[in-house]
Formats: sequence, C-alpha cells, structure tokens
Amino acid sequence: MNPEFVCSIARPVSTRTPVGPVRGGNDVDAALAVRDLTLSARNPAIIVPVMPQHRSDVAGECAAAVAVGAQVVEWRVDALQDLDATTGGPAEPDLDLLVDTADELRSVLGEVPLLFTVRTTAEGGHGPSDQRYVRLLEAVIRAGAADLVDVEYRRDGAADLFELAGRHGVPVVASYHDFSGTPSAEEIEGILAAQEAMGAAIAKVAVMPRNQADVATLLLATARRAESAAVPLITMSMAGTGAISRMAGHLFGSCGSFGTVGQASAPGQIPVADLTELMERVTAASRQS
Ligand SMILES: O=C1C[C@@](O)(C(=O)O)C[C@@H](O)[C@@H]1O
Repeated sequence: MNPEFVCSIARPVSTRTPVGPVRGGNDVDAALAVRDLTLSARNPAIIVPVMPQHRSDVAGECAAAVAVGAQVVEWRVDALQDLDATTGGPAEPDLDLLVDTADELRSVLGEVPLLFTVRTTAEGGHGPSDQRYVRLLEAVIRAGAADLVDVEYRRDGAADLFELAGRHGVPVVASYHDFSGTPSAEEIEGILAAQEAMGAAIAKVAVMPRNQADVATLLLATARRAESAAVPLITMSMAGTGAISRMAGHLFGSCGSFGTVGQASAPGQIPVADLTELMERVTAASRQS
C-alpha cells in the first residue's frame, strides 16, 4: 500500500448549508465532500457502477465509466469471479490482491471518487457470507484503498465496520435494499435515521415499487427525512415503475443517482448520457420562478 495514497484520500466533511429554490420546503441541505466532489441534493452526483467479472477488466471498466462522465465510480466487487469473492468460491479471497487492484485504479480514476461495494445475496448481489463480507471490507478500509465504502447496515458485524471506517476516516455509504416491496414512509424514514445514527456519511435506501403510489411513498420519505438529516441521502425506487425517482430524486433530497454504462447493477437504472440530460432538464425546470 502506497502511504501517499492513504494521505490523499479526502476526509469526510458533513455539512448542512442553506439551499436555494430547488427544494422549496427545506432550508438546509446536507453535504459530503469527497476529493473534489461535494455531494448534496443541490449538487447530485451521477454514480456509475461497474461489475467486472475478472480482475484484468476492473481498470478498463472504471476508465469507461470515467469517460462517460461518472462523478463517482462504484466498483461492485461481488461480481468478481477470480478472487473467490463470490458466495460459491471455496477459497478465501486474496485480500492483498484486492487492495492492490483498488490501489491501481487511482491512475484511471484521477480525482473521481471510488465507491467500494460488496453486495451480498441478501441485498440483491452475488456476495459472500457475513464473515467473508466483513473481512473484505475490513481489508479495504484498513488499507485506505477506497474513497467511500458501502456497508449493508443490517449485516452481522456492520456496527464494527462503521466504527473501523470512522477511525480510518473512510466515509460509509450505508445500504438497505428491499427487492420485494416498499416499506411505509415512516419505516423508510426510520431506516435512513438508523443508518445515520450508526455513523453513515451517506444514508441509502433502494426499494421495489408495486405501483406509482409506492414510488410516491419513497419520494415522500426522502423529502421528509431530508428536512432534518445531518448526512446526505441517496434513495431510489427500482425498476421502470420507479424511474422518476432516478431522474428527479434530487428534487426530493437524494444526492446521487446510479446510471449505467453497459450492464445495469439494479433494475431501472438509466444510461448515463440519458440520465445526465434528464437530471439537468428536471433541475432547470425546477429552478423557474
Ligand atoms: O445501492 C446501490 C443502488 C442500486 O441498487 C440501484 O438501485 O441503483 C445499484 C447498486 O449497484 C448500488 O450499490
């Protein structure tokens, strides 16, 4: 691990600043600074997930994400087949190789922040058991090999990971996925608040809508939580039914939206070029007097 790399990682700085006319009812906007980027609902980021199956493809896929305008690149490590990082792999993953691979990405990412995600099967990914999940994330946090780490806040060992990340100055993006439905607005607000209480630098919820009322529920919960949250939120209603939440979620308080280059990492994601244009148009329309 190159010590200069550790030092160059931006420390999380959470702030709440006055917002303009974008989110009418709210007068403050939680923000997180990572490298040159400030994530907030006023300044929502396009996050591009990459899901390489082989170590040799990781840098190329990250470079492709940067080339289409990713403001954050999410490396979905659970897609890897040759580090035995998957559930089915019999051997322990090679943690040094994993950290080295993450380190090597800096040359293709430049100042674009790297979000390191191991998505477990419990939350719609290909990932490992809770014990292996914790070991993978611990290694990356200790090495300072990512700008942001995703932690599924319901996994066994999650509280320790939040604590470890806090000690190492690595901001945690807390995760909650429900692929079977949409909880009530009160429950979603409670999840976002619980993630913040655990130490999340960003609180994140992804849910599956059964109808448009469910999409409205997700947006309502986001807008309500954004009024008092001290950390930025990322929320989305998945699949085509929830597409409006991916293009206009920032108006309700979401600070980022996942867009695709190539393979989608979850249902309903919109290609980056379309997503960029849609979000810009929605923002411009919302700023009219
Ligand atoms: O948590 C998320 C959000 C997501 O599930 C989505 O619905 O866009 C995509 C995942 O890659 C990411 O880790």
